[in-house]
Amino acid sequence: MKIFDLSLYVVLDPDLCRSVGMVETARLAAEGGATMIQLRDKRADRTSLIETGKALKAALAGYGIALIVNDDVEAALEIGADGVHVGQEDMSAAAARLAIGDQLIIGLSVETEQLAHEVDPGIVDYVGVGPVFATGTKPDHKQPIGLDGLAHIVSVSPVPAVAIGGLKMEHAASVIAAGAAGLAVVSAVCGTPDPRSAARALIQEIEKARP
Ligand SMILES: Cc1ncc(COP(=O)(O)OP(=O)(O)O)c(N)n1
Ligand SMILES: Cc1nc(C(=O)O)sc1CCOP(=O)(O)O
Ligand SMILES: [Mg+2]
Repeated sequence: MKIFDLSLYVVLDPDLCRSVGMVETARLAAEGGATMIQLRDKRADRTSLIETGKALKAALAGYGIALIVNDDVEAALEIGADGVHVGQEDMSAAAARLAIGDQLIIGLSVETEQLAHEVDPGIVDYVGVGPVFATGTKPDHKQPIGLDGLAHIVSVSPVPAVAIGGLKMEHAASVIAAGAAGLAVVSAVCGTPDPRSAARALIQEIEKARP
């Protein structure tokens, strides 16, 4: 069954997680209150992605949070992940849905209102909207949309939206006020010396920001 909570969506990055590794970072983030984890390793081949994904799945068992794999539908299936996240330049959401069936979660990146209008809620479960702010974590990111852009895109999306790109604790209130269901972060958790405390502080701010 598709159960997921976008409140604090931690996207893993092998470089930023290098001190304790992606698996331990994810476990600490889950302990701190992360509600969703994405395995995103743009350089890994499928074999090592699957190996890391299986280790992540084992480490996160018992936390009850969804594990999503970035870009690679076949790896997501092999890992037994809860879903896959695709962007506009990846496999289409429709093709991903055909490949993974109707039980797994599909997230889709949308950067404009037009793209949000085109989202089929029969195929896509959530959208990732960004970058809200410029970020060094994804050097090839699109033009930042800012909080106003986020609010416009969220308002036309037929599915829940998670904001991404340059988000820190101080943005939690404005991102939630813009209508997003949560924050997706990389460096605000993975790039810190204490991912558990970082996740805890973020989720507290997010929950405080909710009406
Ligand atoms: C939650 C979330 N939102 C957006 C993205 C970006 O996906 P994409 O545009 O395909 O870029 P890459 O991450 O593949 O470089 C994401 N991964 N997660
Ligand atoms: C993976 C990713 N996708 C983005 C998008 O705009 O689609 S921005 C991004 C990286 C976000 O990293 P940080 O939280 O460190 O800024
Ligand atoms: Mg992608």
